[in-house]
Amino acid sequence: MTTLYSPGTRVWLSDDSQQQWIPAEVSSCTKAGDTLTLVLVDENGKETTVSGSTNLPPLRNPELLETVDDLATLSHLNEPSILHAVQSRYLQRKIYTYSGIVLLAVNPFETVPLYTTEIVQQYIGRTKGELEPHLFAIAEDAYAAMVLDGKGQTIIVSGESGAGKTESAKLVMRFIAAPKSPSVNSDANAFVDGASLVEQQIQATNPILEGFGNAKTTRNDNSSRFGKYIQLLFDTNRHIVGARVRTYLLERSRVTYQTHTERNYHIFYQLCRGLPAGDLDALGLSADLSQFHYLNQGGPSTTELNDREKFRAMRDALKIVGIGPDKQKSIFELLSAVLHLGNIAVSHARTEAVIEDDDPSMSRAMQFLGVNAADFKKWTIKKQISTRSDKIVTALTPVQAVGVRDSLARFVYACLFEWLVNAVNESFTGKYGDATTRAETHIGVLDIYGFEHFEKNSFEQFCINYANEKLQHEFNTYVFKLAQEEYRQEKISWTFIDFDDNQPAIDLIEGKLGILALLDEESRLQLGTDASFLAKLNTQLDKPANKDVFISPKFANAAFTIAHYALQVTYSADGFLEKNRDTVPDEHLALLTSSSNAFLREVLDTALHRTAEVVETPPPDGVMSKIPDPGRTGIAGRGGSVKKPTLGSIFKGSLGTLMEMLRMTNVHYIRCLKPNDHKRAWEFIPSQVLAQLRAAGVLETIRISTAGYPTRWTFEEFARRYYMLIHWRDGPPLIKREQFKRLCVLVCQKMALDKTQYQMGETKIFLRIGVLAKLEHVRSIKINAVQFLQTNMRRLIAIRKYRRYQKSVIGIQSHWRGALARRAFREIRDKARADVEAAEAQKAALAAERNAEKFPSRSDKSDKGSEKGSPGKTRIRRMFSFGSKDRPEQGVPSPSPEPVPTRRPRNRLEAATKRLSRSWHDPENSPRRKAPDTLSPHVSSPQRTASPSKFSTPIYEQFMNRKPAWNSSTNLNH
Ligand SMILES: Nc1ncnc2c1ncn2[C@@H]1O[C@H](COP(=O)(O)OP(=O)(O)OP(=O)(O)O)[C@@H](O)[C@H]1O
Repeated sequence: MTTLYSPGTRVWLSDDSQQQWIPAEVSSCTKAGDTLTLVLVDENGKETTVSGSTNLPPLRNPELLETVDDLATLSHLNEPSILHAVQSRYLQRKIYTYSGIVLLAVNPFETVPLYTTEIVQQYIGRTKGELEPHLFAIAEDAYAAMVLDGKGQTIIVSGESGAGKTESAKLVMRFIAAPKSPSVNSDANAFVDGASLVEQQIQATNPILEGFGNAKTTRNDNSSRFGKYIQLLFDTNRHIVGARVRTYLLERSRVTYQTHTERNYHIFYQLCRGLPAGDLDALGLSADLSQFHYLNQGGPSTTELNDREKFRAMRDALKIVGIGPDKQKSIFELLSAVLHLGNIAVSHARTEAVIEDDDPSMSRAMQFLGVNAADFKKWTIKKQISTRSDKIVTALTPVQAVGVRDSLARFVYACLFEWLVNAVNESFTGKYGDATTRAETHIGVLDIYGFEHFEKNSFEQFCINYANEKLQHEFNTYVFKLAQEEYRQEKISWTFIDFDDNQPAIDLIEGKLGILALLDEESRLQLGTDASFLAKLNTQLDKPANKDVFISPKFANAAFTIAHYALQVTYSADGFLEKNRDTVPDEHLALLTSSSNAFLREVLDTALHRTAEVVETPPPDGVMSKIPDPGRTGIAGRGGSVKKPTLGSIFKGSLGTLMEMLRMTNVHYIRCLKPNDHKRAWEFIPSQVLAQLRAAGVLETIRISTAGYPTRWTFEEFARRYYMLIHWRDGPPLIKREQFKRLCVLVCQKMALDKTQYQMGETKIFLRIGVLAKLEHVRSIKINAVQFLQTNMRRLIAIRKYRRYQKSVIGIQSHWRGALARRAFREIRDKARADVEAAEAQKAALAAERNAEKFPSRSDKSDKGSEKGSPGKTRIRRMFSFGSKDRPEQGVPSPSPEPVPTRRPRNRLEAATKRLSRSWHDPENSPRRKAPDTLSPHVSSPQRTASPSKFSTPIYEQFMNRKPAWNSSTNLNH
């Protein structure tokens, strides 16, 4: 424990006030008995002291792992680390992250360029993990698995309302149905805009199912109020031959009641706004929605234009699935009947319900339903109770009568929805109606409501959470199965570690004496009420055996609590019985089934009597489909009984069928997450996402994974990353010889890992939770040390190299300057000599002339004397006999055309040149530093002022003032 929290360890500090986690570091750790006292320093330098033996701050992952694309590879699998990884990725516009076999998809709430044809092509043929996490990777994985062994596949898309399930499911189906060749369509948006034939058929179902099954809710303007399973059917060549849709638990209560912020099903608004005035009149409808009780309870609607456009799209879609104008008219009549039913006024005379005979809404509704109004009225305000010997008719209260009226409206609507789903399925059966029998295998996409937990939870939440409980159980089993399969393949010894199985919660709900059974029992009792149901729950279920899953209220409120796998949810028992019974009285059912409206009879027949096996016409050869049917909710439940089953039992049956089917397929999981409630793009509210991660079972799954060996690396991956942890003489040679497994063993030994902390499989090393983080920690210490050494060695080498260069450059500069100065000097000297000689010659000529004038007869003699050396000529020559200051005149050699300079003058010249050169090297006297007028050496330099005064001043100055021939910028010394 102490080593886990050694100074420098990164942890997450809980900030309860902000409901978030803050990154912090351990600055000191002291141990007293079992208790650790940690001093933590957060990002802002604030110190916090935490102590305890358990419940210490969760550990933070090494930076390397913080934004991994698979959460299962995190070394520390705790809530803050998972949340941080998902959040960091989302803020980098990476909306998809793997969590083991699950893909987490965070809703971007804006169009993202992730679904173009190019991206579709990129994912085709690639295995999961090769590219960035994506819906397409999951779809391709499913497709590849289906092609490989022909086994059916299911992709479960779940998440809370508005998280993006429907959008994701649509994209997945488009990917699966998309042409698998890049040449088919090169337009970047073709994947989104264009569609294959099967795609078009599947897409046509969207406006229909969304129109009749979606509604505006507080959480989503286009919320699906039913679960659906769409199967894409493939033949032996793995070509799509058709599709099949199954729906689950349509929220019927919405037909008759909506809160003020929500709406009824879209179709009612579309109908009232989209139909021409004449047709509206014929149906007794109006574009004024406030006239209808079933529409005026709800809140603001979407725009009129939107409803009208959607209505047009829906009529087109109906045509595509084979529902022509006549059938459409019949559908609209049933819909208007539902709206008129809601407007039937129920008054009271004393306590009894009364409906006026001439109620116009009743007349219209019955006209469209093809039912006698008087019969309807009778069985709406009265009920018949059958006893063993007799039948007793009793009057209903207005509230009860309204309940009966509304139940009829809901029943008709639910049957119509069933009929539509059936019609859509018929359109999918291919040209000869044999798609399901031709199909060899399938990929199904289940778009199902996620776990729900509101302030007030009712029967709908109970059913939804029950479904999620079942799905979670399947998921747990699947994850364990997969894990065990891998352990078996890798031949590692593994004892099954027990985990918090949610079977007790499922048993509590669907067991023989479970909540559903008790609810059904109470629903069938004439005098059953919500209170009596709750009392039954408490007496039957509040037992020690159920203490972990069932909690009865401490105070006498009409509620009960179930501890689900995700969290505890308290359900209000109010309305449970009515919603569970949710069916029409027998008398009303009889009226409807004997209706004069042929279409209504067809609708009821489809909804009540059809079973899964007769969804399409069986082929003449009687061959049945090989594709398992995920079940139909039906109105009658399984088996086609006309006996009125309860909603709870229907749902239980269809869930059972669905689970059976899931077990027959490979399952792939997509969990959609909603980052905020305001539908704002790229806004991430951690607490909200954390609640969904919990509800989606992500943390539970991770907990299960952590029970085993969550980290699995191939020997090669592991060896290449951690070879540096063993001696440098061992690591690289083993890598070179590809002895990866041996290297892994050496690493584990060197790190003194306990044998329980790892296992060597056939191809992989399996590590317990936290081991990888430890290895990473040591690796980063080593790398830091190596980097420190490398940095300093590199610096040292660079400095030495620089100094060597500098010395060489200075040497070259000195030599060049010397050479140039010498050359300059020679030029000046030669010129001076030539000048002197010319002057001497001139003088001699002059002297000769003068002598000739003075002594004209001795002209020859004087000429000879001047040739030998006149006194003037000798003086000038002495002037340039450098360094011969005290030399007697007699010793002056006779001038020669190329005078050979004696050694001494040359030394003096070199000395002068060197001095000059030094003056350029000397930064103080550098020509670059001094103003040009101070450069004159004989003025500024003391050496120069002390230079021999006998130098011919003009020549000396000419030499010294001569500018260097090289560019001053070549002076590398500076
Ligand atoms: N991949 C995506 N890209 C862009 N926007 C998206 C994406 N997924 C979802 N959305 C946005 O989120 C909204 C809600 O999505 P969707 O209807 O799929 O949610 P849902 O989970 O099916 O909700 P419900 O359970 O209520 O039906 C969409 O209308 C769309 O605006």
